[in-house]
Amino acid sequence: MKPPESLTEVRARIDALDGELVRLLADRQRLVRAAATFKTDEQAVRAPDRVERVVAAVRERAAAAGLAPEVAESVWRAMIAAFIEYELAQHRSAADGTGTATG
Ligand SMILES: C=C(O[C@@H]1C=C(C(=O)O)C=C[C@H]1O)C(=O)O
Repeated sequence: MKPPESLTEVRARIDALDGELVRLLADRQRLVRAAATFKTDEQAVRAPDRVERVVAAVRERAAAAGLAPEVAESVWRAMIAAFIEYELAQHRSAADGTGTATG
């Protein structure tokens, strides 16, 4: 990565990366939503074993890519917690037939 020459440039580059992250997270959210359709109860939605496997894999990838594993773990745990809430809302909405959950 070419070293930035000012704080303004640092922030412009962070903003550009955030734009890419938002697009990737939108794709991830669509897949999380699809996952919910294959599940029948809240325990399946939460899938704690899968969460631990995802976090372990991300820590390894982070270390290889130069991202601090503890930063990666915190980010992924927060992100997954938010997606679980999103998925639970989809799931409840499908179960009660209201179809009111959005996104
Ligand atoms: C998407 C799933 O549902 C939930 C969300 C996960 C995620 O955001 O990575 C992982 C496990 C589940 O808590 C899944 O079961 O794979």
